[in-house]
Amino acid sequence: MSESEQKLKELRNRIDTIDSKLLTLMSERADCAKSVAQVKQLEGDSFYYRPEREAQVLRSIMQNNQGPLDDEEVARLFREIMSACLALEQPIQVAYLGPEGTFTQAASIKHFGHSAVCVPMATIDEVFREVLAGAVNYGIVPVENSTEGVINHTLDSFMESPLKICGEVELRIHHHLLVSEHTRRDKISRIYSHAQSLAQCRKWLDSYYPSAERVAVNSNAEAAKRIKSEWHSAAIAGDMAAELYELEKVAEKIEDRPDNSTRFLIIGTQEALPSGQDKTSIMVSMRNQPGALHELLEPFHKGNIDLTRVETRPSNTGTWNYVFFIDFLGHVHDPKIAEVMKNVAAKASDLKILGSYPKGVL
Ligand SMILES: O=C(O)C(=O)C[C@]1(C(=O)O)C=C[C@@H](O)C=C1
Repeated sequence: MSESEQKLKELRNRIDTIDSKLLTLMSERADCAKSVAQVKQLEGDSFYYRPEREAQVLRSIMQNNQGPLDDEEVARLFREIMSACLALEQPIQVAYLGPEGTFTQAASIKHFGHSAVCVPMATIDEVFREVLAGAVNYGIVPVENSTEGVINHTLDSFMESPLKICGEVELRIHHHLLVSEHTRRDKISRIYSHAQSLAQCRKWLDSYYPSAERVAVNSNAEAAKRIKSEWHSAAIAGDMAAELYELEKVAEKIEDRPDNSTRFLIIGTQEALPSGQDKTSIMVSMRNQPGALHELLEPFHKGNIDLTRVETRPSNTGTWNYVFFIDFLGHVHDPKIAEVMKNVAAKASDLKILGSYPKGVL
């Protein structure tokens, strides 16, 4: 045996010993999670998933990490360990905006890990409905994109739903131009994608395919599926859809802005407890009078609260009423935030707290 072969053998023996220790520790951790489940069961607590605790675990792992793996990498590994532990306590089901291969599915896996069962739904409304009906434990819906702005349909769904937001997750969105093995690459005359994705790649399309017809479909995954039977069509979609439908990438990362990302919300019937770094989302109705928004935001200014987003939507109750969706840092259990909420409620015609939840970790 050469010297380097001997060295390799020794190193692999060390790795085997470490793996065996890791396995023992992971099994010990899983046993602990099973005991946690028993405690919850005894207390008659039906929520096994604890968003605030998961955020704390991941943050602390990232803080304690000394390398050489980077913080996000170790957090991803622990994300999967916790996902498996939670599945031992209770296998959870998550409804997402499908079909399979959408960015919302990728966001669901990023947030809940691979042990959660992801169930595709055809529309955002259906995601809300399935969660409310108790057919699944949680739902995940897109809410805003850094290039294209807010997803109005999601905001509108909150107007009619009693569901709570119990988490958020942000996903970097990379789009690719995809073709099937039958596509004539030099004859592409039609490009399918979701309207938002077409918009996010507008400049690239103007430069490279100025005369191709752009066809908006329900999802990127549907676009990927469609081109299988059309030799002159291409699709814009992400990695998951490319893999799922076995498509080839003609061009990668064609989004106009390199920092293109989408924020998703986790919805459920559960209220998340404070994690130490939280956000709150509220919906406020105001009569359309001069200075309404200014008046509404004054309590936040006085309380020195950081606003992270303000959106306006026409209300569905009266023609001239407006609904403001406001996100800010802090948890409603914090007395300072509770006081601000009291002051906002005094000014508004209606205030609905959509939820306080841990700030996205990964
Ligand atoms: O701490 C808990 O409540 C647990 O159930 C344990 C655990 C974990 O594996 O750390 C698992 C699932 C929860 O979502 C949060 C944390």
